[in-house]
Amino acid sequence: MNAVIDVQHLKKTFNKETALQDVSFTIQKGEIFGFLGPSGSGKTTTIKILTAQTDKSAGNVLLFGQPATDMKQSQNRKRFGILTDNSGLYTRLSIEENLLLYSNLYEIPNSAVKEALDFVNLYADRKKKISQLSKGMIQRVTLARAIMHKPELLFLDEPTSALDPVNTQHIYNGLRRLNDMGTTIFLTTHDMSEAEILCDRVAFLHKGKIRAIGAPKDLKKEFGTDTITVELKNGAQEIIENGAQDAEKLYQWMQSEQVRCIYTNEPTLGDIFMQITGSDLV
Ligand SMILES: Nc1ncnc2c1ncn2[C@@H]1O[C@H](COP(=O)(O)OP(=O)(O)OP(=O)(O)O)[C@@H](O)[C@H]1O
Repeated sequence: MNAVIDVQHLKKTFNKETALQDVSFTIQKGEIFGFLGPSGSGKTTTIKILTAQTDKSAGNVLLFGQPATDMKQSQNRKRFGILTDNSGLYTRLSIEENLLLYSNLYEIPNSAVKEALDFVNLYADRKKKISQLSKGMIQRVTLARAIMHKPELLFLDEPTSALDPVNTQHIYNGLRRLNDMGTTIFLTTHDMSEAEILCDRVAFLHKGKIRAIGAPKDLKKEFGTDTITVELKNGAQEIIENGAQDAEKLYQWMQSEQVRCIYTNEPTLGDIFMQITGSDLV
């Protein structure tokens, strides 16, 4: 087994409120794993426990085969990177100065700063002070900092929530490159299309419990209906089974040139989440 993250029966309570009830999942080396859930479902709490920023109430949490609390040790800190909305950047310093400070702290060569700035498409803006940046630019600086030391494991809490489509695409490409080089990625998102584009597997989190887990294509197969919709030239929409029994019907429509278009009725991850939990992802 090559588990980078192994979480078993994790529970977290804050005073009387239960944030995580009985959460179990395993992430293998090289996976991109998406933790999907609406606001308040427990995504950030999970990342905080995994990265030793918050204590668990019960359960077992291992990273690289060691208790998550060991991630506070300096030799382990370099093994992972974190992007959260708490940037911790020095607002009076420039983007570049912030990253140079970080590279010195982590004893990374200064050349890594340029590479990280290119990764987030901010090299041309490197002299700008943090106080002058938009929310999306700050998110990109924080991401640059998270990947600069080339961690084995990357935690991304809503990585593209403040980004425009062009930068979102740029970051997706960069994350895929990192993943191709072996980085395991754990990301949280509300954004179903982001999960479909990036993730090998996803878990649906709802009220502190995992309600489903699997590869997007497998979840679609499990929760979808195997039907197709045929739109005819007279405006009618016919839903038929995607199998031999309805093939004859389709053949007849095609023969008589009645078909305008055909599409599958595959559910989105958002549809599946709604089906399982009865609530929306936002
Ligand atoms: N420090 C804290 N003290 C008390 N309750 C907390 C604390 N942190 C989180 N919670 C509660 O735990 C639950 C899960 O919160 P969490 O921040 O993990 O959700 P989330 O899924 O990350 O939400 P969002 O998408 O809005 O960031 C919420 O009910 C929240 O109010």
